[in-house]
Amino acid sequence: MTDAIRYELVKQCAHTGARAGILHTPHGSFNTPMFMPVGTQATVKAMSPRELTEMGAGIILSNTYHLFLRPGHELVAEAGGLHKFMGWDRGILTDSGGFQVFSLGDLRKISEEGVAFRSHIDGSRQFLSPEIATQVQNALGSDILMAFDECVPYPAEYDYAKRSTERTTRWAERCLKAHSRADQGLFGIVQGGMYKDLRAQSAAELTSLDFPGYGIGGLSVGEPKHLMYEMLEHTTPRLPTNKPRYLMGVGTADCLVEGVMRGVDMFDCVFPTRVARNGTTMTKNGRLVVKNAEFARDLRPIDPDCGCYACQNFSRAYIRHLFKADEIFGLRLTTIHNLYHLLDFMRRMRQAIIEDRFLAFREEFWEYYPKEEN
Ligand SMILES: CNc1nc2cc3c(=O)[nH]c(N)nc3c(CCc3ccccc3)c2[nH]1
Ligand SMILES: [Zn+2]
Repeated sequence: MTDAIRYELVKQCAHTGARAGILHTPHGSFNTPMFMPVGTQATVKAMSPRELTEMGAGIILSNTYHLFLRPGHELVAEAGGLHKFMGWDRGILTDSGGFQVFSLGDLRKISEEGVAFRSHIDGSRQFLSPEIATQVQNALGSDILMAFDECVPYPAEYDYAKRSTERTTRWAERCLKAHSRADQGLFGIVQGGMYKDLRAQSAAELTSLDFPGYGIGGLSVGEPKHLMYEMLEHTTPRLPTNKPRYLMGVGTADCLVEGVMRGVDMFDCVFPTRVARNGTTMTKNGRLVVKNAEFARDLRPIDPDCGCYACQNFSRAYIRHLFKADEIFGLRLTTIHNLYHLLDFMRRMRQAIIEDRFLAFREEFWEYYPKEEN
């Protein structure tokens, strides 16, 4: 059987690490570089699958940690798997749960075997291991599974980062052994903290295990952006060019451009959907908090240059009114806009790479984008 996941390189930028490609999956082929909306609990908050399809979303993300705790992977399997359960017929990528245990679970205890923790939902004792996380993702039926890893916190001592990264490699081998479905692709996740030698060691060890794709983990965890970019520069060149690279948890438009320039193909971030729900929208000039009083009588769309449903049909005054009146439609419109904005941004960036003008695209981006953006 051909690999479940195959990366096709379409165009390598001659001046930078940027590249345009196609990611072939059992649920369709999708252009890279790509932004993947996050749907942690089997839904991209406030969006219908039809709206996501219309705006051009290809792969969406969901979470082993959340679905394992509720409603349980067995129920999702009984319902025919995650695609059927949530009515999504394009790509799904699930995270392995390791990161969420650390950022959500309580009283975690790590051992070579796995991680014991308390559910953030009901405080019940739970346990995830490489085997369990892989079996859960096999049951969910996602097209791409992530290996069970420890996201090295920031900052971390060298010795801790080294021991944790080496354990993540051992856990990745255990995931490979436990992985039981040929129609799903298992990605390894590169760790190494902010230490170049550990990043190189992690990339080398995981590459030798020949995964169909690689997550770049342990970043976007509070480190300064220049450090994230430095780690990327030290990691992507050590990954196979014929495999996709997925920078986990990133990000905002500035990180997308800088990540693409350093050879990243896939991105995810909860930011666009999360900030939309409190009335913050993303434009090429930075953020626009549409619920602010200054927009009370502003009859222009959020972004006059935007082709999304919200900008084509509604004004800032109307959307602000909806937020002030606590109307659900308001946060749906800002979510539609933010997701469309990033998906369209990636489409335009990909076109620039193909037409050999990525550096000009990046130049123009930084002309408009506020430098002080945190
Ligand atoms: C926001 N920054 C951020 N840094 C991350 C690092 C890691 C990491 O080192 N290992 C794993 N496994 N996941 C990470 C995630 C979660 C990404 C995600 C969220 C939701 C759904 C699906 C996937 C991260 N997110
Ligand atoms: Zn818009």
